[in-house]
Amino acid sequence: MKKVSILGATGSIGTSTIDVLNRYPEKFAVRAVTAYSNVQKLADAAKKTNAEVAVIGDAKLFGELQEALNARQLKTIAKAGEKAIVEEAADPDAEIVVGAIVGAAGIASTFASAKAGKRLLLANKESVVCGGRLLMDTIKAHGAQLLPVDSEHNAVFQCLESASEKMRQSHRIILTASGGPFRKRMDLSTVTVEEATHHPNWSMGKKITVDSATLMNKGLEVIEARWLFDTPEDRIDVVVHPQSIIHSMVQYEDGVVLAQLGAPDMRNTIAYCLGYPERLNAGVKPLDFSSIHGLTFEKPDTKRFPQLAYAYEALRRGGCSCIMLNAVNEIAVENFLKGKIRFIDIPKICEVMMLSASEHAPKSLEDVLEADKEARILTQEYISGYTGE
Ligand SMILES: NC(=O)C1=CN([C@@H]2O[C@H](COP(=O)(O)OP(=O)(O)OC[C@H]3O[C@@H](n4cnc5c(N)ncnc54)[C@H](OP(=O)(O)O)[C@@H]3O)[C@@H](O)[C@H]2O)C=CC1
Ligand SMILES: CC(=O)[C@@H](O)[C@H](O)COP(=O)(O)O
Ligand SMILES: [Mn+2]
Repeated sequence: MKKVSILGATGSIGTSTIDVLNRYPEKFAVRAVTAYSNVQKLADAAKKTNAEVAVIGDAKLFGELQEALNARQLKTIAKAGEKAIVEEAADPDAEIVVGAIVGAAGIASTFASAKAGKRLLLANKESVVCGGRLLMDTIKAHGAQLLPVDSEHNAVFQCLESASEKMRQSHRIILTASGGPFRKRMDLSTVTVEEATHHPNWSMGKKITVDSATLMNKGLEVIEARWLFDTPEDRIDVVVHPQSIIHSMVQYEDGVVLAQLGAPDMRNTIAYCLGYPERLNAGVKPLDFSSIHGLTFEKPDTKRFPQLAYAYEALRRGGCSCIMLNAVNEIAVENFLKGKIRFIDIPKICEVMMLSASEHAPKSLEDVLEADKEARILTQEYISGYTGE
């Protein structure tokens, strides 16, 4: 029996993880479930998983969480505060940690799991984008194991599995992108929050869905791939594949391409990571090729969606550029979701703000967190005086 902790248990990935775990009660038990503010959903997650511990990130909600657990007659121990989440990420009782917090809020817990030598099933791409080489070194130094949950990186991981060290040195990564809801829309100036939060193929949280619509998600994934697979950015390509059936590909020296295909349902990816190296059935309907009427491919349009180009640029610039771009994007998306800026302002703000990143690469987790914090303050100040011109 393996013990699992789910950080971000109330979100889209968290919910899918619980769904998969509940298919295998004989293989897995749950140590902890965490959330930030959604107390009722967290208590429901504790009930569904029979978790030993439930942690709410917002410390003010401790009493409410305790009540919600009592109301469900659970023995689950209530904890609260961001520090408690980080402690659970490293708790010796959990063998597997699922990192499904959204945004840079997941950085500290990802590092904590890495330092504790966990098997880390990581969906939180922002912690790879910001932690970069430092995170990969930390994982190595502490004997942790990172299994990528992000569908593209999981696909690449599977395509690289049988590759020798030599083959790995010459591979190219081809990340597929759906192109988002505005792939064919020429005028982006009137995009609404409602439109930007509906992905054509995947059901996901709001932040990543907006990122898919701007192609920032693909940009973050290029950075993520750079570090996860130790592949320089000039060997990472992006191709638009609107059907989201090929999850990504690897091309070897002889030109041959391996691809991983599946239904666009994250339960497959999560099950792969939970069972690794065994394969677990997530209960997702397998692909029916006779009902697929074509797999198509296009070049990404970086004129309409420049965020993808900014990600490559941030990698080339180095220093704290990726941390900066990630933080600026998070603040811009937050403001867009609140109706304070337009969809087309998101890349405009990123373009300006990413230039103020420090050229010194972070040397510690504290440096990463400090750079992220500063970037947020600067961006919020910039947006406060922003007129859109
Ligand atoms: N959804 C998907 O299919 C995919 C997601 N990913 C990545 O996985 C991560 C999670 O995405 P997704 O599940 O869609 O996101 P959701 O918005 O659905 O869920 C986010 C989770 O994080 C918690 N959370 C939010 N803010 C904080 C905070 N400050 N401290 C602690 N916990 C916090 C939320 O708690 P609460 O509910 O209380 O707010 C919730 O449990 C992201 O990094 C995303 O890019 C990658 C590939 C696919
Ligand atoms: C499911 C997943 O991994 C998402 O990152 C998804 O790939 C988003 O789709 P886009 O290709 O539109 O960014
Ligand atoms: Mn993805």
